Amino acid sequence: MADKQLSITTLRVHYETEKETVHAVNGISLEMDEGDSLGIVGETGAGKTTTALAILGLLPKPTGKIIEGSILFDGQDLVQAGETEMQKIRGNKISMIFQDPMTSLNPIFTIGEQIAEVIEIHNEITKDGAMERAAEMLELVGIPQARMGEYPHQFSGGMKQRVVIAMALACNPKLLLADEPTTALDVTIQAQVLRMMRGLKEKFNTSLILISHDLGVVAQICTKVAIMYAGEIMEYGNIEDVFEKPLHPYTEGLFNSIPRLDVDRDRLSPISGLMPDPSRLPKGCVFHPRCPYAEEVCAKRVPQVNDTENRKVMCLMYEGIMENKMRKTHA
Ligand SMILES: Nc1ncnc2c1ncn2[C@@H]1O[C@H](COP(=O)(O)OP(=O)(O)OP(=O)(O)O)[C@@H](O)[C@H]1O
Ligand code: NI
Repeated sequence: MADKQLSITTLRVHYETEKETVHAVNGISLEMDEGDSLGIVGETGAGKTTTALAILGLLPKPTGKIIEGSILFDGQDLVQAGETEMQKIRGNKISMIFQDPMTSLNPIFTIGEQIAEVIEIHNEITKDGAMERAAEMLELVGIPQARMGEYPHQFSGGMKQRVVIAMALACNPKLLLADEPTTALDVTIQAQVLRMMRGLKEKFNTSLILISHDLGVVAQICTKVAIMYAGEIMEYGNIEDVFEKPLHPYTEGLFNSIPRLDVDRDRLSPISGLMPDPSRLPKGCVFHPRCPYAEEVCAKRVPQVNDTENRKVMCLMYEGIMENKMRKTHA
């Protein structure tokens, strides 16, 4: 069997501030093959961005620390790689798109210059060659190359995000990390940008990790999904399977919180309570204080990752030790 392109094993990330230790990512494991597309979904504070920053070696220093685990990318452990090594990987083999395009765009350079610069850093190429490639990339994201000489402020939000996508894909990375890339855009533009990203991802066979609060967004572009809660992956599987039948009570809660036209308003039941403070995580299963199925054992025992029904689920219900084995089925 071929080695995985990306293989994360028991990754643990803390932020050590003066006040406290924030347990942002608590022992997650993930694997991806070339060309895979994985969505990471969860509420705010779940540790999604931290996971992406850890992969890229961009955790804020000195607070953000990888406490345990490995991140193998094409066989190389990124946790052990030095900064010089990571600079070669970033933007070249792995690139990232952030929610706000202005974090990636510089207001004082033309967009043509900015795309060309990314290309020049990572390739032996002439300035003209880089500009030519930048123009091609712009056309690919649906912006006429005649606009190469314009500045970021001359573009709408959706157009700016397209420029950022062109930059991220300019060096033909093997893996693209996209952190809420369309959240700032209105729904119609969001769908257009997602469609375009999916097309380019397929064209270049780029692997993708898409981070979002929104299961619907992830479903438009990803084939696999990891549901994250309090720094752990609660459920992982094929996106159709998870939609068809969520197995983890948290996933079920996430689905119930999506308004559906075909369901009565009073059946809408968002998960009550809040995500725990990651500097004071509950004992046992981290979700137990909010879980409608929780029993005494859930406050004491940490669930394993259970392989069941083509899924990985972190819940004691699937370890046969809860009395409440007969769960209510999801509508
Ligand atoms: N630089 C930092 N210093 C201290 N704590 C941090 C820092 N960055 C993030 N955190 C904390 O780490 C936890 C995980 O944050 P992270 O940004 O990874 O979550 P997220 O799932 O991406 O959330 P969101 O959906 O809001 O972007 C949160 O409790 C957050 O407050
Ligand atoms: Ni985030």
